[in-house]
Amino acid sequence: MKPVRHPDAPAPGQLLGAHYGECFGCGGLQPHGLHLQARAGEGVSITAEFTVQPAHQGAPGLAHGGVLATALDETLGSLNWLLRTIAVTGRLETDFVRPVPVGTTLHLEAEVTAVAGRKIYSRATGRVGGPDGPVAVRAEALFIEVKVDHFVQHGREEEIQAAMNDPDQVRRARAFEVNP
Ligand SMILES: CCCCCCCCCC(=O)SCCNC(=O)CCNC(=O)[C@H](O)C(C)(C)COP(=O)(O)OP(=O)(O)OC[C@H]1O[C@@H](n2cnc3c(N)ncnc32)[C@H](O)[C@@H]1OP(=O)(O)O
Repeated sequence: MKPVRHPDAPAPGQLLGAHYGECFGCGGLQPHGLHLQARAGEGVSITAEFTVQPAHQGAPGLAHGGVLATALDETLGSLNWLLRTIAVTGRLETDFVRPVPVGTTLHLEAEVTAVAGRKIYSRATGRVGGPDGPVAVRAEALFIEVKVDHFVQHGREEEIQAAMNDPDQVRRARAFEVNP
């Protein structure tokens, strides 16, 4: 089925902010995290930016492939904001098209291509040198819709308790819950 933008989705151009402060992809509390910043796009799409730091190296002066996959995963995950669905990555297929040096800003865009029951199909690209620059990475993903229980059940007690005691975190989770 064609994806449908939720009526309460953030407006195009709106910065989304971190879904969790400790998230390695987008959180502000992770010193070596990606600090990826995502923005709502038109339809069910997202744009995001991430600048490769020295802590993200694999080979000398080059981004680690796993870090680039993280940037793609995080951008694709941000599409949840537009569907207002809680979903986790089930499958992530990545093409590394060109090496990405430290200091480079990766310009990412992602869109949902189809939704079938709990399955959300999406794809993303990351470009260098600007939003219209050459493609450096590409991904196709399958996210699976889950309930908040997924995190409560599987997350470490310490962090789950801390999240539950944080009113902002609880508010964010509630906004996404379709059938609480
Ligand atoms: C606003 C919020 C922003 C959030 C940003 C987050 C960005 C980061 C996102 C992540 O990195 S999430 C963390 C990484 N992912 C995980 O930890 C997920 C671990 N895996 C699981 O917990 C379970 O495998 C999962 C919830 C994904 C699926 O288990 P379920 O038991 O709920 O589902 P089930 O196995 O019944 O599968 C449901 C459907 O999905 C299909 N499916 C599940 N996993 C699949 C897979 N890997 N490949 C292909 N198909 C898959 C499955 O075949 C089936 O299709 P059908 O409905 O057609 O039968």
